[in-house]
Amino acid sequence: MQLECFQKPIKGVVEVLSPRFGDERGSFSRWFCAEQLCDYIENLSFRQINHSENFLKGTVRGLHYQLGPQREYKVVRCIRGRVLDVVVDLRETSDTFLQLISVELCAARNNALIIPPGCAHGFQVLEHDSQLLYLHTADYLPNYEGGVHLKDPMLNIQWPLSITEISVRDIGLPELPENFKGLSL
Ligand SMILES: Cc1cn([C@H]2C[C@H](O)[C@@H](COP(=O)(O)OP(=O)(O)O[C@H]3O[C@H](C)C(=O)[C@H](O)[C@H]3O)O2)c(=O)[nH]c1=O
Repeated sequence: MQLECFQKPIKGVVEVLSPRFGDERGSFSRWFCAEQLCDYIENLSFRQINHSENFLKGTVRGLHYQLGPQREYKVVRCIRGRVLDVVVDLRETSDTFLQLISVELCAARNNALIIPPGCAHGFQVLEHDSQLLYLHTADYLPNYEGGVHLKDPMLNIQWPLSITEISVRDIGLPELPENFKGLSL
């Protein structure tokens, strides 16, 4: 039961496809395998698992990241519905600094995304009642959390739908300064 891993254009961002084995009862699939994914996640150990429930199509969450000692790998999986996941490379030394990718995560495709430290993450909900599961390699510490405004002109993220729900906090996130040099990891 091999996971299929696809390195995306931003170094360290990997799409993981889990084959689904179906029969009359339903299906079985593996969502994570340390042996297969340890090459993509340094010092592989998860500290927290989170669940994101999203009622309304068009909802946007993010873009968030954790800093310094709390920088983390995230494995993000859509376990119900469909979302457009967006990852922005904020790493100062990265060849893809300030580049972004968007990947459709959906329960039907049984795919997930590995997001490395130094990348900001956000998503837009494409179907009502979509849910995400997150695996985190660091504890959540609000004092070490950073964020980028979802409409930062420097990033020009093309959100596919008009935004229906967004938190006050996310609306208040800053745009990147013009002379932003990136995060040092
Ligand atoms: C992230 C997080 C939040 N919380 C508390 C803090 C708030 O009281 C409440 C909701 O938090 P927030 O509005 O930050 O949740 P999201 O906007 O979904 O944040 C997430 O969405 C973006 C797209 C991500 O990539 C991160 O996983 C995460 O930042 O849960 C916790 O207790 N632990 C946590 O790990």
